Amino acid sequence: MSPGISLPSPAKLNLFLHIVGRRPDGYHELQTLFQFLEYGDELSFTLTPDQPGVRLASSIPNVPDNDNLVIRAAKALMTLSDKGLPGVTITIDKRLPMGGGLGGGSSNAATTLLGLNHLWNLGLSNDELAGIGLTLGADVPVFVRGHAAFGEGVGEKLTNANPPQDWFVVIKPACNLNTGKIFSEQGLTRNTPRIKIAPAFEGDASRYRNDCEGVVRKLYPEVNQSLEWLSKFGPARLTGTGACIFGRFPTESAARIIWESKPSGVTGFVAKGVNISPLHKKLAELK
Ligand SMILES: C[C@@](CO)(OP(=O)(O)O)[C@H](O)COP(=O)(O)OP(=O)(O)OC[C@H]1O[C@@H](n2ccc(N)nc2=O)[C@H](O)[C@@H]1O
Ligand SMILES: Nc1ncnc2c1ncn2[C@@H]1O[C@H](COP(=O)(O)OP(=O)(O)O)[C@@H](O)[C@H]1O
Repeated sequence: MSPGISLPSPAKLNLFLHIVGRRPDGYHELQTLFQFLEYGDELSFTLTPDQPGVRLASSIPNVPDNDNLVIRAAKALMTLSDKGLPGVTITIDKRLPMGGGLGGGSSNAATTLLGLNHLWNLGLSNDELAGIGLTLGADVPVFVRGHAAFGEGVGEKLTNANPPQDWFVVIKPACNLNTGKIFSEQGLTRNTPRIKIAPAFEGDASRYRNDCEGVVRKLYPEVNQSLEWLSKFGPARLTGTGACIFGRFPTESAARIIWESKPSGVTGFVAKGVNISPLHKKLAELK
């Protein structure tokens, strides 16, 4: 039996997302609060000393293996090392909807960076891995660092945060959104005043909003309908550029009661928000 490990690849929520400006290259400058969910994909890594290179046990729908962030992350690590590294087969058990604003692809990339750093004994620091991660996507560094955080810049300047670890009902409206399209919409709010960091949001993320919500609600009636339904029970909001939305509840039972009352055909899940990533909890157990 070849050595291997199985690691969680959790979802993130943007508890709020403000667009505060634009960089000369057109990218939007954000202020956002990231928290992890105790819910996500699972990646398994099996070393294959007799078979060099990195590969997926099976492809994921509509993503060519060479574009898969798992393969891109593994190859980025491999090219950094001058040691003859053993090959690896990676299995992705996908539970997170893709392109839903839950950061599944970015999280998969981060789990791969940390998992292979461990298995291949590369000894890279989380700072170094976050730097590699940023070349793969703006959301990768927060997953690499593994602590809930206030994100600035395009989301890569991170300050640890400790928002309340509430329970969430997450709903995936039946539509697919493209991040690039939302950021190119004319009607997008791009000038939210910058907030003064740390204490401003402690304990009260509900004072803030998601600046993409207005355009997304207009373009996607499914998101609008879901938000109308969920907000009957408390504050509900879009995560990232959507399409997923979430409502927060103080207890699991409160969240489950609402989840059970959802209209037929609605998909999603209930999960706890956590400030330390389940990935980092698992890696700490392995050490
Ligand atoms: C908005 C956020 C918030 O967490 O999450 P998601 O909704 O994707 O989960 C992220 O910042 C998403 O960052 P990232 O995952 O790197 O974005 P990409 O899909 O690569 O971006 C697609 C396109 O959107 C535009 N874009 C993206 C990010 C940004 N801060 N400003 C932009 O203008 C760019 O034109 C870019 O080419
Ligand atoms: N391992 C992966 N898991 C999910 N998506 C991936 C992966 N690798 C590449 N992608 C691409 O990244 C896109 C964004 O995926 P994801 O991170 O799940 O969504 P979002 O950024 O909206 O939260 C997907 O639509 C897909 O084309």
